[in-house]
Amino acid sequence: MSELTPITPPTPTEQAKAAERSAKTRQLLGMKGASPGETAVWKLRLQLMKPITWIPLIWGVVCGAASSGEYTWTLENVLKAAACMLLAGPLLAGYTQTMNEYYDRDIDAINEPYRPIPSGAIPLPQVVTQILVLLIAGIALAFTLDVWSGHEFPSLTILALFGSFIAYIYSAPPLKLKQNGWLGTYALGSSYIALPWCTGHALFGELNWKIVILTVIYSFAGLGIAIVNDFKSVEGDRQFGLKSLPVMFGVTTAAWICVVMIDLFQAVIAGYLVFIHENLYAAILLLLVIPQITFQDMYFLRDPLKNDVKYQASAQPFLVLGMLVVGLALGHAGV
Ligand SMILES: C/C(=C\COP(=O)(O)OP(=O)(O)O)CCC[C@H](C)CCC[C@H](C)CCCC(C)C
Repeated sequence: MSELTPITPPTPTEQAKAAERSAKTRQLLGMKGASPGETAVWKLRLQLMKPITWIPLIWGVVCGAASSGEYTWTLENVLKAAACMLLAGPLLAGYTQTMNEYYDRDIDAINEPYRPIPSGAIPLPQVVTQILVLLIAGIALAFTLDVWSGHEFPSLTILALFGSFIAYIYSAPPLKLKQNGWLGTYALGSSYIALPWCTGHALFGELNWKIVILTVIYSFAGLGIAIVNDFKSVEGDRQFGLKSLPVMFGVTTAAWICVVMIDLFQAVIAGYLVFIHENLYAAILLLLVIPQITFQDMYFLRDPLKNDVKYQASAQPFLVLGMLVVGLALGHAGV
């Protein structure tokens, strides 16, 4: 029998080192609670692009490829899908986030002074160059994908231009949609569900109005998810006059609006799947909603301010899995 090694608790130095490592990772991914003092330019540029936010867009492309019903595992399709993920994630989400950091630099100087722009680590002209390079590279890649797929109508280029425009009016004055609770939150939710989904679908199949309308409806569940993100900054938003839903309606009512949106619109989509006789997929989607309701009851509704992150981490995987189920169902039904 092997000898049992006693487990020794980490020393304060080890704990401090682990905390520092975690802060550095958070910093690179663009998460809150990062450590200041980064000087490597590529790391600063990556921080501006907030890699953590690329994931839902990349996932949206996967769901769209599934709903096209035409994705097959050939080398060409894998390369096309990878290029489309590069478009949605690093290039266009990167462009969106860098631009958001640029226009939020004053508010970040108070809320997150360690970010690359307010800390003065990266000069403004370099940030503007980064925004333009990402935007131009994104549009060029979308056009390349249109040509590669033999599209007569450049649907990917149009989607990329449209998304880039929405991203601009979301962050930049005079519209600054993010200041408007409903519009800003829906712009965020739909850009993270409908836009990449339609892009993935258009890459492998024929994008049609049914898919556009369904994903736009599904995006109301995304609106709910976007509201969850607003609980972390209620006080700051109130001070700066940002009309997030928790500021407009109060924490409890906003939390209820949020969970009703998330659950109701997934149920609506499940109803549509029943309507097109994809009953098994509808049942799986509804089963995936149950743990989300459980986590809403266990964490989010009890204390939205304290449990927002915990709720997202526990419930989000079920929501995103449900998106793939819907994509597969639509692809199976040939919608
Ligand atoms: C900048 C965004 C979120 C940050 O919002 P906020 O400043 O309120 O939060 P923080 O305080 O935490 O920073 C995202 C905004 C998304 C935008 C409306 C549109 C995105 C467009 C897509 C990137 C386009 C994808 C098109 C493609 C797949 C062809």
